[in-house]
Amino acid sequence: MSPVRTPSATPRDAPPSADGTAAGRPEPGHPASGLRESGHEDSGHHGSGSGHLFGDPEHEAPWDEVIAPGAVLLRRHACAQADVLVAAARVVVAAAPLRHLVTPGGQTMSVAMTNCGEWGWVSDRRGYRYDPVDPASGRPWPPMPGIFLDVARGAALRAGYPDFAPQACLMNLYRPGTRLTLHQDRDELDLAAPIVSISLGLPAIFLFGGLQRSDRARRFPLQHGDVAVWGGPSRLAFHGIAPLAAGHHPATGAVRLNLTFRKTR
Ligand SMILES: O=C(O)CCC(=O)C(=O)O
Ligand SMILES: [Fe+2]
Repeated sequence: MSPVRTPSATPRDAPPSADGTAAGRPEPGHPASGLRESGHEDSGHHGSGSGHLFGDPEHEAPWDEVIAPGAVLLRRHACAQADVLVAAARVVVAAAPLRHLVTPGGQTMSVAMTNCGEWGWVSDRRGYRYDPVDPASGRPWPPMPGIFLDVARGAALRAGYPDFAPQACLMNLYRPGTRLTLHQDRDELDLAAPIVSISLGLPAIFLFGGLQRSDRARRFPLQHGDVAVWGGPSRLAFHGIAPLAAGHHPATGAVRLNLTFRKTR
């Protein structure tokens, strides 16, 4: 497997209670209560982060921002479906819990991950790969919710990639301090298809560089409902997420949820 997707993996990146000793106490009825990995507890309201308007599709019409050839940020594109996406994500997480994967180098990733769809992205001491089976359960990944597929396909079409048919959705949960270091998404066998990436909840800084690791990465704020699509000449662009700032978002609470859609083969 390609060793190029370099996740955030220094011990400093490990989430505060990565030892798994603290018992999570989801607040029943909170929209994000199903989005927490076990062993963590959200720390409540911090008062910073995005304003409450971002959950309301009435307040802002979507717009597009081309950031590189083949790469576009579809601003607020998924706001109208965001609550349904979060609810569907909770169903997936209930069947395939979020977990902190270990890199081939033996470090624990600070992003908590799970998957839905035909294939799921996994990492362990053997390498990075797409697997049709969730190694934690031995069962296939949960099916991709219809709303995931609809929004991902719609975004791809808008970005100039018709007929996007993702077989994998990697779900990333970021807590304050979580980051994803610069990497390329290159474990997919079909690099003709773009990556479609939906941001939900807390805002983040998207790092978007060039085709060389050494290329300077620009910083783009991503907010709830933003969809990033990169393909064509930007398909193998290095990208990442800066350490997440603490905050509170009505849709997800104290976390950011990211959904990336991939055509794996
Ligand atoms: O969280 C994000 O916006 C990016 C996630 C990502 O790059 C990945 O899962 O490969
Ligand atoms: Fe990525």
